[in-house]
Amino acid sequence: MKLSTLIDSLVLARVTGDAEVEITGIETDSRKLKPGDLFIALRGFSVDGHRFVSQAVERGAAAVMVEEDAEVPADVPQVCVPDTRRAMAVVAAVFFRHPTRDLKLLGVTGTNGKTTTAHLIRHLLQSGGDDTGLIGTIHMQIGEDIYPVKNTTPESVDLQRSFRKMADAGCRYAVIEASSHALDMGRTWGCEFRTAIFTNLTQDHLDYHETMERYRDAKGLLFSQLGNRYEDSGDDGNLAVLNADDPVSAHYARMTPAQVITYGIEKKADVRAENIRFHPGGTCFTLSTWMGDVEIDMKLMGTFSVYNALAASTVALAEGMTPDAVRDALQRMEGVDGRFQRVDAGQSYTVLVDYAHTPDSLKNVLATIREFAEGAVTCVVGCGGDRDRTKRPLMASIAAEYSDKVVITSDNPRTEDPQRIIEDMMEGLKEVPEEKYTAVLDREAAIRRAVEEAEDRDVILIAGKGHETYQEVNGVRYDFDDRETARKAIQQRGSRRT
Ligand SMILES: CC(=O)N[C@H]1[C@@H](OP(=O)(O)OP(=O)(O)OC[C@H]2O[C@@H](n3ccc(=O)[nH]c3=O)[C@H](O)[C@@H]2O)O[C@H](CO)[C@@H](O)[C@@H]1O[C@H](C)C(=O)N[C@@H](C)C(=O)N[C@H](CCC(=O)O)C(=O)O
Ligand SMILES: Nc1ncnc2c1ncn2[C@@H]1O[C@H](COP(=O)(O)OP(=O)(O)OP(=O)(O)O)[C@@H](O)[C@H]1O
Ligand SMILES: N[C@H](CCC[C@H](N)C(=O)O)C(=O)O
Ligand SMILES: [Mg+2]
Repeated sequence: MKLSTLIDSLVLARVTGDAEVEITGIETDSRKLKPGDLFIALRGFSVDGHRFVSQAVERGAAAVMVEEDAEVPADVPQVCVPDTRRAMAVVAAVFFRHPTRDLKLLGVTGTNGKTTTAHLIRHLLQSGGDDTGLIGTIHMQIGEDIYPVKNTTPESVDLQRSFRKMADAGCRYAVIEASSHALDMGRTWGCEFRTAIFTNLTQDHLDYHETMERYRDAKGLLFSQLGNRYEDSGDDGNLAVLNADDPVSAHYARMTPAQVITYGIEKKADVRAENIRFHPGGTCFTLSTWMGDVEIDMKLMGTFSVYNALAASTVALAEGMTPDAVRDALQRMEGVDGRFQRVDAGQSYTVLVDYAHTPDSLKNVLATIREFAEGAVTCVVGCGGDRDRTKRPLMASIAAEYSDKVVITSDNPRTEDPQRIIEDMMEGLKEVPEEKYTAVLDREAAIRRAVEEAEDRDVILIAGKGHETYQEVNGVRYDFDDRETARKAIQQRGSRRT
């Protein structure tokens, strides 16, 4: 595509050099640049991409896009724009031929439950016969093909590239997680969402957003960015799917130009779960919808899972699935990698790995475990480095409140001193009797400790890492998998005692 076509709609773009040059790709990382690419310089959190313009040119950039004039050879065209991030979202959408107009794009936001809800939505829509691409924390998926992701919500260029691939592969839908970081940084600019889904808002990421209001408003961008099309306009209708039981939903309802549809358990809502009953193998409830009621018996556990199931069901119903079809698909859902995942090596106690890494998710998961635990509950938990410090004592205190024993440990210390993170967590245990908790810095040793001390019918929750297969220390990701580590510990304990 010609550079002039790419930047046609950028009113303030100032071009130096030949705007008719052919652009064969878009790249923001000079290290990955291929000859023919347009290099876009982004001001990052650690470095300014403008520093790498000359490296990009050396590697064969066909043109560069910058916020301030850079020194480039006369034969390399330069486009100067006020904001390269905004411009990038526009050129990415143009370059990939507006793929979100060829797909129905669904975005899920909220503090907890985005991944689970996105996977549930995909599962329901696929069951209804519609191919659905997915991008989120665990991976990107198109058909049966799985691709790794660096961020839960990638940069706009990567998003548009992926959406084009999905559209070309015949996907009718794409469902993505929209993280608050991504919304705040404009990674989703240029994406035309059909539906936005809200799970809930509780504390997380205050290192980045600083206040809960700013965090709330970052998530709100997904709803304000929705279109205001309605089905009766002969076009695809826009929909905001909101959690009636979360007070923040009223705020989002005011912010969105789209039609609002609600789900919930406690308050009045368009889609509700009634008569919820838990059993050791899952959860039963009546799914009450505007198209009638159906009885559900799903394998997912806990009230929080009912919320995720409601959010996903609401989307599927709005897309035309019948309540019966939603029921059949929900009942077949096995669960999501690393979420409430059992590690079973034939032991007489239960070991669960879960991705709870916020105060609210930890509370929900432990409360769910309490519903069925016959013996004592042990929680192995740590908090991430270079992330919200204020959640550390809260998570420790919740772990102590809802468990019988707590093993505080490390979870991706990143560039922080892991001992200091543990000390921050310990602040939340000042009122807790000392015999109830212990700190074991090394995560493998912490898991081993919990396994060694378990008695018949006890439950061990290993929280925070879920599907992750690494422990990140000082920029290096070492292989580490809670599930494998727990399995090994269970087997070692078993072999010592036989
Ligand atoms: C704080 C943050 O979001 N950082 C993101 C950001 O990195 P950065 O700003 O530090 O980038 P940088 O290193 O300063 O580089 C600036 C620019 O120079 C370029 N560069 C850099 C070096 C070089 O040699 N050549 C070059 O061209 C880079 O490609 C980049 O375009 O841009 C990168 C590329 O897109 C992201 O991968 C990175 O996410 C990091 C890994 C991250 O951890 N982000 C977290 C906070 C995050 O976004 N999390 C949310 C999920 C949260 C949740 O759901 O709970 C997410 O959506 O993933
Ligand atoms: N609706 C919910 N409400 C509260 N907690 C939840 C909910 N759904 C899941 N959880 C808990 O939160 C953890 C993370 O769930 P999930 O991965 O679906 O959330 P997420 O929003 O995608 O997280 P992230 O922001 O890290 O991507 C789960 O392992 C579970 O402990
Ligand atoms: N998306 C979350 C994941 C946290 C997972 C936990 N294991 C940690 O490292 O804190 C974040 O980047 O804050
Ligand atoms: Mg996620």
